[in-house]
Formats: sequence, C-alpha cells, structure tokens
Amino acid sequence: MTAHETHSTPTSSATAANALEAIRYQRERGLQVLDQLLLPYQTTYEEVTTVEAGHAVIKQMKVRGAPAIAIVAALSLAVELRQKHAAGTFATAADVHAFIARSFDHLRTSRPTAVNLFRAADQLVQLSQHAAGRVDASAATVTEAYLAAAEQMLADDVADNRSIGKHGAAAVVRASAAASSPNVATVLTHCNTGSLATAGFGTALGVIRQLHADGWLAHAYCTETRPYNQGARLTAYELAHERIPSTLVCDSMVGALMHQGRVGAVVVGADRVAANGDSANKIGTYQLAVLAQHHGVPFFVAAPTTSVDLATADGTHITIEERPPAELREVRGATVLADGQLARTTDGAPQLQTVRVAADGVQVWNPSFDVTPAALIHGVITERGVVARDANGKINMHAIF
Ligand SMILES: CSC[C@@H](O)[C@@H](O)C(=O)COP(=O)(O)O
Repeated sequence: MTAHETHSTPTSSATAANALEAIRYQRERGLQVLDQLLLPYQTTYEEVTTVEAGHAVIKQMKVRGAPAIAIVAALSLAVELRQKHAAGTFATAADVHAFIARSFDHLRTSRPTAVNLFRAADQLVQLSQHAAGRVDASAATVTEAYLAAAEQMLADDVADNRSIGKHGAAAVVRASAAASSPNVATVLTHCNTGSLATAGFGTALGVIRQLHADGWLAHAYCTETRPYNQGARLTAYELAHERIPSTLVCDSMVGALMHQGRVGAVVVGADRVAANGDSANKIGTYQLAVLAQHHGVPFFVAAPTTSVDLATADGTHITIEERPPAELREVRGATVLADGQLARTTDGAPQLQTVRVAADGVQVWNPSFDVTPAALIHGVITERGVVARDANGKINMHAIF
C-alpha cells in the first residue's frame, strides 16, 4: 500500500465542481482509497493492491461507512485476484474459488457491525462457487465472473443511493407537513453517510442533498459525532463542499436544539437493520431517537437493502464493535497558530497532531454503534421505498423483499 496522491484539501469553493470520492477504481488502474483519517485537512489517496491492505484500511477506518467498507473489501480482493491471475498463480477454477473464499474469511474479521460486508462476502463467494462449478469453468472464467460482480457493486450503490434520496426527500417533506412544521425541511443528521461513506451520493446525507436540490431544505444540522468526529470532520466538509446551508452542533446540544423547535426531522444511516426494523448505527443515534420521540420529531433511518439483515430477527442479536480507548482519550486535528491559521509542513500540508483530552489512566468504554428500536423509527428509507412503522409501532423489513 503506497501513498498515491497527496495534496492539501482545497477550499470548498475550489472543489465545489468535483464530487468527493472515497473510492477510486478502474480495472486497469486499480483501487485507490481516500484516507479519511486525514480529512478535512488533506486529500490523500492510498493505493490498495492486496486483500491485506484492504483489511487494514477498513480496520484503521481510513475508509468507513457500511457500503464503502463492503465495496473496498470486494475491490481489494478484485485487484489482488487480477494480479495473481495474470501472474499464473491459479491452475484451476477451484484454486480461484479457494482464494476468494479464504480472502473473505479474512476480510470478514475487519469490522463486525455493518452487515454490508458480510452480505457482499456471502454473495461473491457463492457466485465464485457457482462459476467454478460450470462445465466450462477455468481460472479465467471464475476470475472474470468475480471481477464483473465486484465492479457492479460500485455502480449499484450509487444508483441505490440516488433512489434513497428521492424516496427519502418525499418522506421527509410529507412528515414535516403532517407534523405541521413549516413546509420546508430542517433536518438533523448524525455521523457521516455521504459520498465518503458510500460509492457516491450517500444515504441519509443523500436525502439532505436531494431535499436541497429540490428546493425543500431550509437547513441541515450535523452532529460532531464523538468520539471519532465523523460529523465534524466529514459531514460538515461534505455539506460545505456542496454549499448546503448547515450548522455543526456537538452531540450534547441536540436536546436544546429540538426543545427550541429547530429540528423538523432526523435522518440517519444504518450499519445493520434487523428484520423487525431495529437499526444499528453510529453511537449516539439511539439518544437522538429518544429525543426525537419526546419532541414529536419524525426520525428516519435511510439505508440501502444491502444494510438490511433479515437473518437477524431484532437488534439484540447485532454485534456491536468496541473500538480502542485511545479514540476517546485522544483527539487528532490540525495545529492552529496564534493568528488562527493552520501550521503547515514544508510541503504546505497542514500539520496534524494528536492530543490527550482525558485524565490519565481513566477507564474508557468505546462502543462504536448503538441500536435504535423500531418503535422509535418513523420509517426505514430504502432504494425500494419507505418501510413505515405500523399502528402497533412495528416495522416489517420483509415487506420490501
Ligand atoms: C451510509 S453509511 C451508514 C453507517 O455506516 C454510518 O451511519 C455509520 O455509522 C458509520 O460508522 P463508521 O464507524 O464511521 O464506519
């Protein structure tokens, strides 16, 4: 894995014409992943040429967000597979299938909560098994079948997100009107669910983007999203990049914001939606849903069907990833000089530093996700439509499959 391209992040006005891309992939040119640990200060793409490198960028959260994790896993395997096939590593179709199955066994260990990776692994291993079982199967045919299917995931995710945006924007406008809030939407979101978390456009942030494009968005609020600050570092960056009217609040300000009547709807993403609609998402989502319920604010989850796990009956069965204590005890950012400017290295890049913000030796609990019960969710917005909560407070995700 090597640094592919590095430059200081230009101002939003300079970049407004360019779409933010977490993942760059072309069969002939390989896979480059935007290092999100360096955002919003610096735009650096890393070349990912092996499964091991794919596993590392996911685990270190250089790439994150449920759909992006699955796609980077699948494409890192595609790049190594193609390279190995060209080098004549595989004698038979069965060899290729064994490599794919073994690689996914490893990739599955990177992060446990988002189901997208596990779905992609199941689908692609099954596809390669099927391809290897054909009478005319060879190492070349199985490799080609895998590459085509992994590449299709990129295109499908963008198309799904655009659909989610359309369904979600309509649902938010309807809910805002029903809640007799002003007929333009003021939406709060959490974590980062935009272009940076997906193959493009985004899920919950895609809904905000669509509302803005259709002229329905009055204002967006994004939470800071401690401890990893995906809201402050990434969502705020995307909102500024798209020139969407927006305000950053820290997680503990949401109650006051809702109490003042300044939030018309909440739209968040999901890492795994259970069959009954219980949804795992970034830590802090649950408390937003409780606050929304208290204030009569509609609360939506926006997620592609690749994030729906019908095999998991309810949220109690979802594995919640625990992250290292250092993520809570320490904060990483750019050094600010006395004049308010950022300190820069000799090549002009902002100087990043990590600082301790917690008392020495304090114990830390750092779950990366929590589960919001379906009873608090107004509806789950998918690319196939919105699965709404029924009169008994229940959501049935089977309804869209
Ligand atoms: C479209 S991304 C949906 C979720 O993956 C997102 O809300 C989230 O919780 C991301 O968590 P992260 O830990 O940054 O991978």
